[in-house]
Amino acid sequence: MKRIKAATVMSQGLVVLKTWLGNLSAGTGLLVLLAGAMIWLVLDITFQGAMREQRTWMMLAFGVLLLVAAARYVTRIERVHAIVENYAQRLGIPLPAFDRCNSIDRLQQRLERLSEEVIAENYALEYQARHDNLTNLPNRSLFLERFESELQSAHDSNASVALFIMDLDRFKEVNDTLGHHIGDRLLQEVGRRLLSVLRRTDTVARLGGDEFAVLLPGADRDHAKLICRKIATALEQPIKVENLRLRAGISIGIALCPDHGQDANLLMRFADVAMYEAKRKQKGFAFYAAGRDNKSISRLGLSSELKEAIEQDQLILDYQPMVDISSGRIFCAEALVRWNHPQYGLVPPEEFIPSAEQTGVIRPLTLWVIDRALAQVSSWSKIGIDLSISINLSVRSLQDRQLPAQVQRLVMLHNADPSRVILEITESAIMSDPLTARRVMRRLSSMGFQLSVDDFGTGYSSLAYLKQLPVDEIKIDKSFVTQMDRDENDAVIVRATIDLAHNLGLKVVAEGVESTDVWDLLEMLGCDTAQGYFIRKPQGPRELADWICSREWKQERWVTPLKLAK
Ligand SMILES: Nc1nc2c(ncn2[C@@H]2O[C@H](COP(=O)(O)O[C@H]3[C@@H](O)[C@H](n4cnc5c(=O)[nH]c(N)nc54)O[C@@H]3COP(=O)(O)O)[C@@H](O)[C@H]2O)c(=O)[nH]1
Repeated sequence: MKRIKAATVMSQGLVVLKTWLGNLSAGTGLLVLLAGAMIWLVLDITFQGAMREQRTWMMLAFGVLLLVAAARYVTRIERVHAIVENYAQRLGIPLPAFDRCNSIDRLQQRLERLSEEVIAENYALEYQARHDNLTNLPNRSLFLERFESELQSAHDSNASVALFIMDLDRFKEVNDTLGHHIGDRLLQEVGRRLLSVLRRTDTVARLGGDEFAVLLPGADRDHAKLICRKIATALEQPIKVENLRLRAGISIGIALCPDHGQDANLLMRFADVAMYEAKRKQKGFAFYAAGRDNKSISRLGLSSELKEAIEQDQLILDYQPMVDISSGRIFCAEALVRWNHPQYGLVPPEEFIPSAEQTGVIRPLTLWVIDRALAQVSSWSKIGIDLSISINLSVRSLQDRQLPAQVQRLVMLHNADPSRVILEITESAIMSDPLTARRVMRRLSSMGFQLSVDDFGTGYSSLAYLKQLPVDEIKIDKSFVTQMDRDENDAVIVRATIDLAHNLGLKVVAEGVESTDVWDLLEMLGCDTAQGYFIRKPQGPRELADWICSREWKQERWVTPLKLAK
């Protein structure tokens, strides 16, 4: 009787075991059975033939052991399936359906698919972050990486490297008169032609806007000249875009390693200086010459001092008011940094911001500006002046993923309202690395900051693209605004930009308002905000406060001819 009972239990156990084993692939099932047989044999030897003598409790213990092991094994596999499924779902990756009878093979297939998709996605993201999406050429960060590595190899092997910084001649005119889509096609074709004259070991990159760079490992002065001629020949043929035949003139600045230096940032700067020389003299190309570069040399000297300057409080902020056009109310001030240099006097931002960006000092500089500007808003508020504040963020800031948290900390420190802080980001900064810019902008926006696209019209983005970003307003570049009362093209551009921006729900700021006529035009076109010398030049915080309190703006300026006519 006992034996029958035991046999029944055993057979039931085996049925369960079979079901579990059926869930495993044939190979794994065989492995489990083999392992079971081994254990059975070991037990039999240990207990001197007890297993063969069919002692029921031994058989039962063995069966239960085997069942528990198989069950735990299958449960674990299913758990891994669930984790993989969950992960894939979050990434939006479709997986082959779960198959209970083939769970191990299916798990392997699913993991393979998942890792292929993740690798592909990572590759695409990395590619996007390191390439220019218009021309598909390497972008500034990839170019700098390659440049630094080439400089290292050149240093180790005593070889030379040539660097070109190039800028298209009169590209802005093409963009402004024929439209950005024509400008884009022109840039794409220039990129293709540059590639066609270079070796596989050379690199051509688009640094932003109409600026390209070329890296020629092993090239000396003569080889660099040869490539300049090849580039000129390649661009001689007109570029056909739609029905147009366009000529793309290019100015090339050249810096050589080791002749001019061995530091990547220095050489970039030198090539830039040489490029301006080539453009100024309409020479096509120019090598860097230290003698011609007194001003930039002093700047280079300055850039190494900048970090100390921040620590020693040599930087100051000026503030320029921004006015709501429909009410005439001064509601905001833009913080603009200057360097009060002990030797050179007041140095304008354009003299040190670019090198601060290149050397990374822009990071502490930006945080310093935000800190001081927020402190100033709080001081003004204590004397009854209630202003929002507008602060410039640089290209580098937009690539700095720690920035949102650092800005948040400063906002809390000064008890500021983020919705009254406008962060200005230039159009070209957004377009130089759209992916990272988008991430940082989304975080800043979700923290409640207002985001404004600065210098709008000078980059190559479209309003439709910008609308996909959490942008609140655009700031039309002063080059379109200042003369819009005299230049019909400018007026057309400003009008179209205001209309389009409003249709997309964006506010519009016009900077560079220098006259009553421009103010009137802007008011007529329904522009929201004005900033410019007509209202007030940038000035120190105390002067601005005195001016606001004197109500001079309301009394003297606000009564414009248009208002009187109403
Ligand atoms: N990343 C940071 N960039 C900064 C910071 N502070 C300034 N800047 C950038 O430097 C550029 C030059 O600034 P600045 O010399 O201060 O010139 C500003 C105004 O003075 C000038 N402006 C204003 N109104 C007029 C006008 O009617 N006519 C005229 N010719 N110029 C005028 O424009 C500059 C402000 O420009 P914007 O920022 O585009 O509003 C400038 O690009 C600054 O962005 C900083 O802290 N960080």
